[in-house]
Amino acid sequence: MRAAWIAFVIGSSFFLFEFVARIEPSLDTATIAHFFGLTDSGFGTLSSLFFWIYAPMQIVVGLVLDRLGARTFVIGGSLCCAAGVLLFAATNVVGIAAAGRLLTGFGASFAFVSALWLVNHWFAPERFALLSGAVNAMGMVGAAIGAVLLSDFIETAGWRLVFAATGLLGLGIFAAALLFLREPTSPASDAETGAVEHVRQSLATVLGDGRIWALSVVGMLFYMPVNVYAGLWGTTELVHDHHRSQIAAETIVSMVFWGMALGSIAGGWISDLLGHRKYLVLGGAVLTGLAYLAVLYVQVSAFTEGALLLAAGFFGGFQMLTFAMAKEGLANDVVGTAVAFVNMIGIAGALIFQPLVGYLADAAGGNFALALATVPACTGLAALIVLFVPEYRHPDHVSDGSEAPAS
Ligand SMILES: N[C@@H](Cc1c[nH]cn1)C(=O)NCC(=O)O
Repeated sequence: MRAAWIAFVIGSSFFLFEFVARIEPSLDTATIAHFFGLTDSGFGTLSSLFFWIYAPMQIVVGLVLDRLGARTFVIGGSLCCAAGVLLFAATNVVGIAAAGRLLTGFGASFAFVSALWLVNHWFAPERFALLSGAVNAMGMVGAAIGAVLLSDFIETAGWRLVFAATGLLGLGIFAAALLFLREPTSPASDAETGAVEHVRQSLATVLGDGRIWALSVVGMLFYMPVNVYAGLWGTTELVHDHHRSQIAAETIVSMVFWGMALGSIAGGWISDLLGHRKYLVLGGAVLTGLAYLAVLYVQVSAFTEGALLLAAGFFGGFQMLTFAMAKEGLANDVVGTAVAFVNMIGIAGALIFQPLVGYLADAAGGNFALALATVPACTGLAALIVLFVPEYRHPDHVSDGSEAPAS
């Protein structure tokens, strides 16, 4: 069990680190853009290079984990991620900074799926929802703390020093993985097919399963408010329509991340306790939508807005159960591919919905409240779709009462 918990701590710390690395450039945009001589849009492109590689890599990550195990990729991924951050901090040449950002995104792409893969193969099935929720909570805490604590550090020490310190922390995770991470027993250790056949079979199994597609869309619609409201337009709407100051609006919106950290753990815990997922996803999506409806369209105090967004984040945390539902429908040898696919579709949703809501707001003459009606609409649709997804457990995910031994 010690090795299992060490794997959990290393995997989730890697996710926390990569989440901080991904948002770090947004903490001092003007200074960094000026430093590299970039316009706003040039800076946006530089920062977004992270996602250009992160999103398509997801499917590759899932396939290699299922085939080769996680240890090599947690070690290599954390090293690349840390090296990318350090490169970004060390250079004043924009091309090298871009390479650093790509390297960060490449390394980071291994974090979330590896952490869930390790939880799946190290722990008993009835712990998956709770522990995968805890992994997600680490990322959310990273986002919440990164925004507040690192902004303060950057103000006093400057962004390059703070980036360098973050990169060194990443090297610490790399060293911990190198020294302490052990591989769990998994179908990866006794794979018999050739590499090409493995890729073909895994993709055919995952992409040929309608249930996986449905759950990926549910996850995308349920995750949409995090990217669209909390990650981009929420602050603007609160400032424009509710007349909050910028700092007050940012603080109110950050409640979503704290709520998600709590909700993904609580949702997972309740789900594992009940041995049930589907109606928790459905109820969570409905309550998330109701909380956003209230915050968007009911005039309340700033405190109540914060409380409503905490609730929206809390019930939004239940979206993590879509990963449990997805991977439990398939055999253990494609868990990485299934989780990675659901994650990739969820992230792709951000790429679609963030500009779409901006476009709708423009089309509505700057009416963000109207454009953000897409938020409760998406969670409502997620609730509707999951209603038709059968709850099914493959025999590989029915516990025999033991945790996985190390190979
Ligand atoms: N919670 C996931 C995103 C998601 C996708 N579908 C449902 N939720 C998440 O935070 N993933 C981490 C990442 O950035 O990869």
